[in-house]
Amino acid sequence: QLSQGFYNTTCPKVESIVREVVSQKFNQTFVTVPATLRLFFHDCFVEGCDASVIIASPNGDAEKDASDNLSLAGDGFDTVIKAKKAVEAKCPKVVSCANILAIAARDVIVLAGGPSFEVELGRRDGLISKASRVAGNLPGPNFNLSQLNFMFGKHNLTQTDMIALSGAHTVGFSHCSRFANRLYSFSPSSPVDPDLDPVYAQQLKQDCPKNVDPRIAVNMDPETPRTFDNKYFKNLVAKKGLFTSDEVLFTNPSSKPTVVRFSKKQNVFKEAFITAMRKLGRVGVKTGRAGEIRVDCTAFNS
Ligand code: HEM
Ligand SMILES: [Ca+2]
Ligand SMILES: [Ca+2]
Repeated sequence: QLSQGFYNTTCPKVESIVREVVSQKFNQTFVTVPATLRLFFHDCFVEGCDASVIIASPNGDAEKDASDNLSLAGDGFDTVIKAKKAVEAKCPKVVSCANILAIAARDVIVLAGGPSFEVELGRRDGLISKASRVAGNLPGPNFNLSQLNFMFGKHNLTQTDMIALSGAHTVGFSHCSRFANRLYSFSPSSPVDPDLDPVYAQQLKQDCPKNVDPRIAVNMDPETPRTFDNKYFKNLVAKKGLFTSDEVLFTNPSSKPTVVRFSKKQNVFKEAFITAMRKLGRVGVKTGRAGEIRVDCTAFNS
């Protein structure tokens, strides 16, 4: 059972210590925002929100080494590691890395102009971090609606939660390989996905020519890539969703009304996003005596 005041007596300043480190990092690079947010999502969907994804490995078989996690940007890890160091200096061995990641994820949303909200705390850090446990637990960019609903449903997240959380794609980048099939090889009769706006498709082809350097990435929200807003949903309505898994939220009649509502009402989206983030933060959490409070976020306590 998590609670908002979990560290009120043991580390009352934890949230301001984390916020300070996150804003310093944000001032160095905007990538801090999408990197930290995505790190939180990937952590929660594998072994629960327990910082399992942050464990480093000498052998290349830790959770972060799994292929689905290789594109996690280093700035997210760096943010948590730095915040943990600052917290350890004030409250040694009290605050888990999982909680620091949850606080940092909220803080980056606020820094990008998104809504603020209270974060529930009390998670403990996990004792398992294995690459082999990732496959099948993270959604892919070519998922259809039922695949998305199934994967989020396993964690008690509703279709509305899933749609709201997809709104995180209002910031950040994607590598060309994740959507190249929609530009060049969609179907024999139509190489370009007909659910993609033709002008946007043309733009994407320019940014991602065939055989492009695999390191090239494009903004996922072509309109306001650095603002946490509901532009993502307006883009879906305009057929400018980057992934199949984004655009399907608009093309499927079951999810379309929610996308249209979020596209018209910023506040409705932001409220739904807060609700869904808090639910995401409860996924598979370890509390009480389960797990441990890691001293170094990248290694189990020995
Ligand atoms: C609904 C299913 C989802 C799918 C299929 C999906 C898939 C992806 C893919 C393929 C990328 C691009 C990775 C790359 O090429 O570097 C990406 C980026 C990103 N995703 Fe998702 N994602 C989903 C949900 C979420 C959720 C729930 C969140 C957070 C709440 C999230 C946050 C992000 C962020 C912030 C980025 C940008 C990362 C960066 O710029 O470093 N995604 N996602
Ligand atoms: Ca985890
Ligand atoms: Ca945006």
